[in-house]
Amino acid sequence: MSGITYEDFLDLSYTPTETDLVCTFRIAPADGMSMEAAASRVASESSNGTWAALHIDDTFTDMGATTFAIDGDTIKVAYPAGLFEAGNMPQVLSCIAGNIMGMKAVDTIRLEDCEWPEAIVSGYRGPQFGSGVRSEIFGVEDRPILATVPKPKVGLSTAKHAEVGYEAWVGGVDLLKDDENLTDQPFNPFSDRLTESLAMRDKAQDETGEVKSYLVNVTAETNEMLERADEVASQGNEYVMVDVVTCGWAAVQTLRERCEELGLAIHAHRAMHAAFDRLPDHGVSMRVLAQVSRLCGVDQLHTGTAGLGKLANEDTVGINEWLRSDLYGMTDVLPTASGGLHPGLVPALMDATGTNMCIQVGGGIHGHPEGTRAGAAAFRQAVDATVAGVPMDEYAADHAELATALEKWGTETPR
Ligand SMILES: O=C(O)[C@@](O)(COP(=O)(O)O)[C@H](O)[C@H](O)COP(=O)(O)O
Ligand SMILES: [Mg+2]
Repeated sequence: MSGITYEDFLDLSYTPTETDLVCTFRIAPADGMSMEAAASRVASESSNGTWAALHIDDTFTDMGATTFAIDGDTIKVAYPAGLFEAGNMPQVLSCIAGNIMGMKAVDTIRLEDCEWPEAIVSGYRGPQFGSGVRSEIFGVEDRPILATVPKPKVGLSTAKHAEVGYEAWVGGVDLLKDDENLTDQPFNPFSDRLTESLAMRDKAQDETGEVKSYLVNVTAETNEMLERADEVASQGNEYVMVDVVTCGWAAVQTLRERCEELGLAIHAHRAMHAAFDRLPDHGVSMRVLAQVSRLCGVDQLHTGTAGLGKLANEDTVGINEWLRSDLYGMTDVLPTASGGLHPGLVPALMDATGTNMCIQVGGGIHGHPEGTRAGAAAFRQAVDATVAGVPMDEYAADHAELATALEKWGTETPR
């Protein structure tokens, strides 16, 4: 009979194997706690250890993690792949972002990054389409796809919602998008909204000759969400939208399975992400939430505006690079920039994020002095000018809608 203690989880000579999941944390040890002691407790409490020395025998399968690097306030922990159930994201997060977030041994702890081995990635479906949605759905190669959320975000009637969608589609956007808190409320019920919006979509497609689609929000109790996805597919739409953080990763994985059968793309809104990633010293970074989203199979994900918009966000460019990076052949994810954007910010945004993007503009379209259709036209014109490499004010000279938007908002970041 032997024992395991906290000290067993610290080995600075350990070299991770190619099947280990490696996590990077930043920690602030509690008063009187050394960095080494705190680091060993992170590995222990997030794998198979606890505070008391434990008795084990040779029937025990040791799936303990190892802190193998300490650099200032940053530690690296290696987890054996066998600790994790294949394809079970909630179980992974219960390890690497579970109890350790509340340990007294540290004042703060932040999960900054994960290096995912093929041994774990292979257990996840990943995205069905990823950035391929641009060409596969819209036949677009050289520009971002453009989306808009009707504003006010909730409270519009179904008829008004669909009409705003029509105006925006005809004005030049590709995607109508529900807001994250619009689901199936009596003033705008899900089924009616879906049917009436798709009718307007068809009308706009006929008039513009362009493919149009709808990011319809199916967020709900999981079984209900599946029924809504079935309805979306039966009515011939290409997408569902889901609030991935508030729904939870188990529900996202379940929805992903259904969307595989239905051939639906998944647009992921990240409402509540800031509860995890806003504080620089504690929580779970947006980079890790983005990694989890890709493994769970979303095709599009909000990743911020590279600091240009109204919302605080971190490392948009770095996160987008990871979402596009090779991951053992897993499909990529199309990043979505959204939040306080308007036509005047498009050149700087595309300079930072490139064209392999989805860009959402809500207030920056519906707040246009001449209304939604003109606002959408101004947005499209800003993107067309940027893709063509034409300065905005030069392009605005013979594009009135853009000129009006620049006059109203300039290139300011709203606060
Ligand atoms: O409700 C809103 O604020 C938005 O619809 C943007 O509206 P506007 O275009 O009118 O600003 C989006 O939900 C946020 O962009 C989400 O944030 P993020 O993309 O950072 O996850
Ligand atoms: Mg919103």
